[in-house]
Amino acid sequence: MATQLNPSSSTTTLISPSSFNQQSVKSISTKSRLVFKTQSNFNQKKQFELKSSNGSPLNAVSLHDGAAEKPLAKETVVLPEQTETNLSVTVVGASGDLAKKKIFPALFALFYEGCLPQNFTIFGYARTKMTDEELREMISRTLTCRIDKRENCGDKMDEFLKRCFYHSGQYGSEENFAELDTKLKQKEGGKLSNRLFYLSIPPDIFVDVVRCASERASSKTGWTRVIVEKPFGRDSESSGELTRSLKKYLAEEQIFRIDHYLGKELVENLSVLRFSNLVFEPLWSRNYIRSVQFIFSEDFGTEGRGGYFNNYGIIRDIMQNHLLQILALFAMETPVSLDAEDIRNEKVKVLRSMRQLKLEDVVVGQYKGHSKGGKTFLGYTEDPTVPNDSITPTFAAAALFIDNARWDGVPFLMKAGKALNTRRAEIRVQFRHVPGNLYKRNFGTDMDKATNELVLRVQPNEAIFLKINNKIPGLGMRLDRSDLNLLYSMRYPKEIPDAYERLLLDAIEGERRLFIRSDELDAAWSIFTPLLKELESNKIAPELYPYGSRGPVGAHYLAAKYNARWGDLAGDD
Ligand SMILES: NC(=O)C1=CN([C@@H]2O[C@H](COP(=O)(O)OP(=O)(O)OC[C@H]3O[C@@H](n4cnc5c(N)ncnc54)[C@H](OP(=O)(O)O)[C@@H]3O)[C@@H](O)[C@H]2O)C=CC1
Ligand SMILES: O=C1O[C@H](COP(=O)(O)O)[C@@H](O)[C@H](O)[C@H]1O
Repeated sequence: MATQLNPSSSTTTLISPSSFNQQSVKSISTKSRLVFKTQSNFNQKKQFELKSSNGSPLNAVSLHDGAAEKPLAKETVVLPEQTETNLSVTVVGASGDLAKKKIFPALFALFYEGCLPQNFTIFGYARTKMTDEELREMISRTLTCRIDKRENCGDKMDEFLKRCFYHSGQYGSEENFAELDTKLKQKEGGKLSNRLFYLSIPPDIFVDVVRCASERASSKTGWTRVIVEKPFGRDSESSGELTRSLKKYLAEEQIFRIDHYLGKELVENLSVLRFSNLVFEPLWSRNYIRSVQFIFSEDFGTEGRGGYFNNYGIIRDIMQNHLLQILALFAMETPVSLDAEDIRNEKVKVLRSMRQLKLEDVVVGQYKGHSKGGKTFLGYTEDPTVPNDSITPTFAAAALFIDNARWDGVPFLMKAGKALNTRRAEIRVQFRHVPGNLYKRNFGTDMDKATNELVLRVQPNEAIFLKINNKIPGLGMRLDRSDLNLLYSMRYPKEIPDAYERLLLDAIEGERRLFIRSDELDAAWSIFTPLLKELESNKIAPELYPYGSRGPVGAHYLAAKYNARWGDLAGDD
């Protein structure tokens, strides 16, 4: 905690370092002095180990007007100095799929690693009637210990479960949130309270929950933050509307828009690779890079999530957020520092330099039923949760362009699909041909075979590899193509934390670097919205592809149009 002393009055205001926003910066430079105190109860060493390192104080300034205009949010409250704090995490939608699969297990992993403060309480909130015991029983089924850390696992689980409680309520009921507030206060036992709400619910009830939580269950003494799950709207208008509605109750600095791909280890490593190795950054431009590819594929269909998916489709589900966020990190200029605002400022700039996506640069597909090895896989429209005349794309490929000096003319190809032949997510950087290549004749006519390619495999089997050309040992001169390979499982046998662990920890610490700012979101939607409207108003029929295949052939023509080939289909991985 930091104590901000205001010389013009005798007021003492407590500010957590994490809520140290632009307003705080201004007030320090003009009239205040700032003294930091270490946060009590945190195991700093452990935090540092797990957390994506930043290390520098949160003093960058957002270039985004909205963040600066807000009054200093509810995070900053006048109160007598207190040393003991309590963290309360309320998972709203606790009975749901994401809560069970990801959020509770991630909270347990943080507890196991010693990354949660000494005093913490976890609440589940949903309409389903459940007792505390029933919630614990439900959570305990999904908790696991890391493979490399099984000792005391049972004891740790029991200890964790004792801190978990449940409150059943309606999402739009202020009264029910006031009841939650009473329970939270009981558990906080008069300590300074920091409250984190995780909205793991369908998006149409986000605003109701934020209204009730902020009016009736926000902290009166510490900070209140809200993690919002995607989707953040369906297009520019609905996203803008959602942001405006959320901002009636929360300041931008209290909103943590999660994109779990930003918490993935290899995505975190992208900036390290670029900015801490001399060899890559000089090549990172149109001068050396011929195309960049962002590929996401899943080997299963919508299976039960059709109700949500059919209203969004693959472009909104994966491209506009996960792949575009990775693209922005890949293509941004060097930020001034690793501070959240510096990084997000650079991401916004690159997103705003991008051309709006055009229909002729997009291919959409939808999987159809397929039988293989005596097993039948249902097509998308045969899923009982999907209307049988649906034309929602389950696959899309797109060519995007960044109109700035660094990337002029370089195609950024994206491909995302469900029910394909494999599950993978990767970034592929294809370099240009070597000019006047002395070994041209050894490669034959296909010079593409000789180009270098850098691959960051986000999942599964995290790896970074660089394809190079080398001589095959022997008396002759025969060339080969090999991989310089950093395979994480070989180099780092330790289990990699789940993306949700990193993101939850960051939200608790007030680190916003991996969360999406509202102006980033606006810029992202403006690239995709015209295309989405055109696809929908013209009812463009998707190209059908068999379940378990490599997707529509149209994707190959799209890449060929820009003189590229999909690296994942080259067969040499
Ligand atoms: N599941 C996943 O893998 C991912 C999910 N997300 C996002 O996370 C959020 C939660 O996802 P998920 O857990 O799958 O969602 P669920 O459909 O499981 O919903 C979560 C909870 O919300 C309540 N709920 C569901 N539908 C309604 C409704 N129509 N009106 C009011 N309450 C409802 C239910 O609780 P109760 O009835 O007890 O109140 C349910 O248990 C969503 O925004 C989703 O888009 C993002 C990435 C991945
Ligand atoms: O956000 C989403 O992501 C999942 C894929 O996440 P991963 O971490 O398992 O790769 C995807 O299945 C889902 O459709 C989408 O909403």
